[in-house]
Amino acid sequence: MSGTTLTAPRVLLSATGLVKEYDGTPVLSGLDLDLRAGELVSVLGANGSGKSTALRCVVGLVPPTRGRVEVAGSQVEPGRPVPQVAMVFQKIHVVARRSVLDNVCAGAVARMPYTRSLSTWLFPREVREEAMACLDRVGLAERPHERAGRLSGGQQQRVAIARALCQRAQVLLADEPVSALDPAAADQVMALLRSLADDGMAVAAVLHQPALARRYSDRIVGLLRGRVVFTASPTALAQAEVDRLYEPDQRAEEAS
Ligand SMILES: Nc1ncnc2c1ncn2[C@@H]1O[C@H](COP(=O)(O)OP(=O)(O)OP(=O)(O)O)[C@@H](O)[C@H]1O
Repeated sequence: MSGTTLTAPRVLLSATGLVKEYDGTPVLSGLDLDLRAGELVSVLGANGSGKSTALRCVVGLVPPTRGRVEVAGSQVEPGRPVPQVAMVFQKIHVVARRSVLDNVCAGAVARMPYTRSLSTWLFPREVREEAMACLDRVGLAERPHERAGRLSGGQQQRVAIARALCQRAQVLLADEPVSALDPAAADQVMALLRSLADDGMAVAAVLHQPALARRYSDRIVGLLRGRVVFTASPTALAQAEVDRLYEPDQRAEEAS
């Protein structure tokens, strides 16, 4: 025995028994999901299987009908966003007319004094410096004063990720972050998410590209009709399990 104690990575986010119903129709049917520091988890599933709803319930954008979410060990109020968790989307949410730097600074608004946050044209120097460091982290330190709308889709997605870093989020949820990107830009964004996990964040990405999930993830979670039907490492995951998520029979059942 070397005396070295190996400890399991810390669970940063834990969702337990999440149920979401719309007009009595279940979209999530008791979903459990843990995200640990230092891991990238991909979520696969057919259209309508509940992937976006799961992330939205977890980040607090929509309240679950039932279930609980804990962030860093503390239960969060249902439907209330918490600063430790950030989300990026397929439709990239940047303010096109504002500078790249202003977009990233916006991540800090929640922790700024109310009066300062009203005049977001004038972010304090320390916030701008932190935002520059976040831009550097995503490889965009060269263009802080460019209008965000002039950047490519892949670059805009990296600006959105830099904003999450400026929010000091420990958990990053990415809903189809590369679906609108060409293969090269998609690889770049996935490599960035991978490196953020390697730095200690917990990252979950909803993907429609099983090959990308296999290449970049520590774990792949499969969703079918609002339930987790597998969670496995890319090497342990059989292709048949992945294919089953997209079988017409399974999805027909989903519609019934
Ligand atoms: N606000 C809402 N009101 C009613 N039904 C909703 C609402 N949001 C989502 N749904 C339904 O919940 C189901 C799951 O939707 P969700 O967007 O979570 O699926 P998804 O797996 O992310 O699909 P996709 O891959 O197409 O994005 C769908 O049947 C959808 O119509």
